[in-house]
This record gives sequence, C-alpha cells and structure tokens, in this order.
Amino acid sequence: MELLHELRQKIDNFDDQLLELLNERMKVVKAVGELKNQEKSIIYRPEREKSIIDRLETQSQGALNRTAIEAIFQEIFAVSRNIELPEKVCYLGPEGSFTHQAAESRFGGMSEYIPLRNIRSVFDNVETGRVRFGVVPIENNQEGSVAETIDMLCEKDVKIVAELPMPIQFSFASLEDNTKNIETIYSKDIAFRQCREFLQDYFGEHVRFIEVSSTSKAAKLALQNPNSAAICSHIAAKLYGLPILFDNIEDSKDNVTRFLILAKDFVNQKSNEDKTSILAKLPDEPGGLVAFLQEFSERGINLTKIESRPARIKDSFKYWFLIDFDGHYHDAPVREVIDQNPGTVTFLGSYVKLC
Ligand SMILES: C=C(O[C@@H]1C=C(C(=O)O)C=C[C@H]1O)C(=O)O
Repeated sequence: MELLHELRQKIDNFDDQLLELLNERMKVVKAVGELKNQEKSIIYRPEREKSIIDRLETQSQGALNRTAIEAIFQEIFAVSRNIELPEKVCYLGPEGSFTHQAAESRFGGMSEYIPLRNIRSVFDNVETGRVRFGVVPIENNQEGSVAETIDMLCEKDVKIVAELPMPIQFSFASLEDNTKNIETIYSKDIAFRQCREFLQDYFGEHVRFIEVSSTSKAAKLALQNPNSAAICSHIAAKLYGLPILFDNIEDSKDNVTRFLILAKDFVNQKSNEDKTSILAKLPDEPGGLVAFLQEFSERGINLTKIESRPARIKDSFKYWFLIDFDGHYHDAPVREVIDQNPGTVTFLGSYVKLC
C-alpha cells in the first residue's frame, strides 16, 4: 500500500506539471487567436495540427505511439480552438450516432454540437453560415458511397476542410451485468448484420432482436426496458449512461467509414501530404472523360477516387464526376488542371490526406 501511495504521489506531481504547462500553452494559443482575429484568418488549421502530431511521433520515446499521441493532442487542439473562438459544429444526427462520434474526435468535448435530421440540413446550415462546421459520412468501405453526400457536394456551395476515417466499432451495452438475463436486443439493421458472429456466440433462440432507426435510439430503449440490451456506438452508450458489457463486437475489424468536415469558404494551407477533391461536369461526347483524365496522367497526378452521380437535370442523362487525387491546389500541376477547366471543374477543397 505504501508503494501505491508513492506511485500515486508521482502521478499527482506529473499532473500538476502538465496542468501548468497546458495553462501556459493556452496563453500562447489565445495570442495566436488574437493575431488571427486581426488578420481575419482561419482558426482551424488541420495541416498545422498534423505537423505537430508528426513531430511528436518522431520524438516520442516512451509508451505513447501515434494513436495515443493523437488521442491526447486532438483533445488539446479542440480545447485550444475553443479558447481562440468557440465554434458550432453540426452533424448528421441523432445524438450518439457514429457521425457524432467522428465530430467529437476532432472538435472535442467542449464544442457546441447540433444534431441534424439529414445530410441536406447539414449542408444547408454550413452553406448559409448559420453553423461554422458540418460533419457527414461520405463512404463506408463495406457498404459503399453515401449518395446523398455526393449529391449535396454537387448542389451546395461548401468546401471540404478535412477527411476523417473512423473504424466503425460496436459496443454491447445493457443495465444487466449477466448476458443470461437479456431477452431483447435493440439495434439498427446494419449493426445486427455486422455483429452476427458475436450474437451467434452469445445468444440463443430465446432472444428477440428488435430493429430500430438508429443505434442511439437502441441505447435509449435498452435503458428504459428491463432485461434488454443495445448494440450501439461507444458515444451513444456514454450519452445514455448505459454500461458497456463488451466493446468491439463487430465481425469485421476492417469496417471503416470516411467522414468529411465541411465549411464555407475554407482554404487549407499545404501539409506534406495532401489530397484534393473536385467535381467535373464533362461534355456529353465520346472520349470526354478519357480526355479529362489524360490531363492528370500527363502531369503525373495520382487519382485516388472517381465516382459518378447523375446530374439530375430534366430530360438529360448527364453525370457529375467526383474525383479525388493526390496534391494540393497550391501545387502548380493541380492548379493548372483546375484553372484551365473553368465551367467544367468545381474545386471542393485541398486537405490533409488521411486515407
Ligand atoms: C493555435 C493554433 O490554432 C489551432 C490550434 C492548434 C494548436 O492547439 O496547436 C493548431 C492549429 C489550429 O487548428 C495555430 O494555428 O497555431
């Protein structure tokens, strides 16, 4: 017991030092915020945050790897940004959704969050400037693209600030501490599908599976109904104070959703690894797409994604192409492709490449 006391005393001393240093850091952050305010420049600088993480990773000699450094420092950055200027973040709801979890991973516990009922509302709120940032899913590597997000990128005047890949991990949460007492499990159809092996291993035929519209609704129901449980996101369980019995119950460990952070009129500076997204509305003629793609190949630009969506113009079968490629708007070859094709190309943003 004496040893435990000594060790905890050491931890307390480190915490005191950390707090002092963090307070000193926040004083400097505040000064940066005032400078940005005078220059009317942007608060959120994902490329600067990435370079800090890169530098700390190379310096770290102890137990902290990149993931741990990121987890700690993303929260510090989010608190810093709130000290510079508190900003609102809207996301595809409901509260406790995976998009909420993605938003919190970048904007931290101190930001003001607004859950919205659909993807169009997120774009509307960002486009009108009512809310500074919006978070929406764009694709899942098991289920494919989110068509509504691509359609809204075509329709609305917003920019991509950052991409955010997040593993989709399900939690099994219940007020019951013994799985034998569970008679009903609530969740969304897709979550039941993705946790099949866990359910087969732990539950027999006597259990009822009830599909609801969201995993956060499932968590709420599990809280209200005895002998029940929910398969939900970590954040939903936390939100409703529902104890987690098992974490990471999904069958596939490779289930990743890519989210986008959106803002109006946003220009990121270059980092050492960027990606650019554009929309191209190409002439409806033979070779139109090939000729356009040729421009990338001639300049040695590596394409990472190309996806077509109907332009939805009456009596026409024209298509928009969403194209992602390596590089930043401030790289000469990228700028050439974009600027030499006015009318055809809409620039959506250059941002730190994370996947
Ligand atoms: C302090 C700044 O503003 C924000 C906060 C950062 C931080 O806490 O280090 C880094 C980049 C910005 O998103 C800055 O631009 O340096």
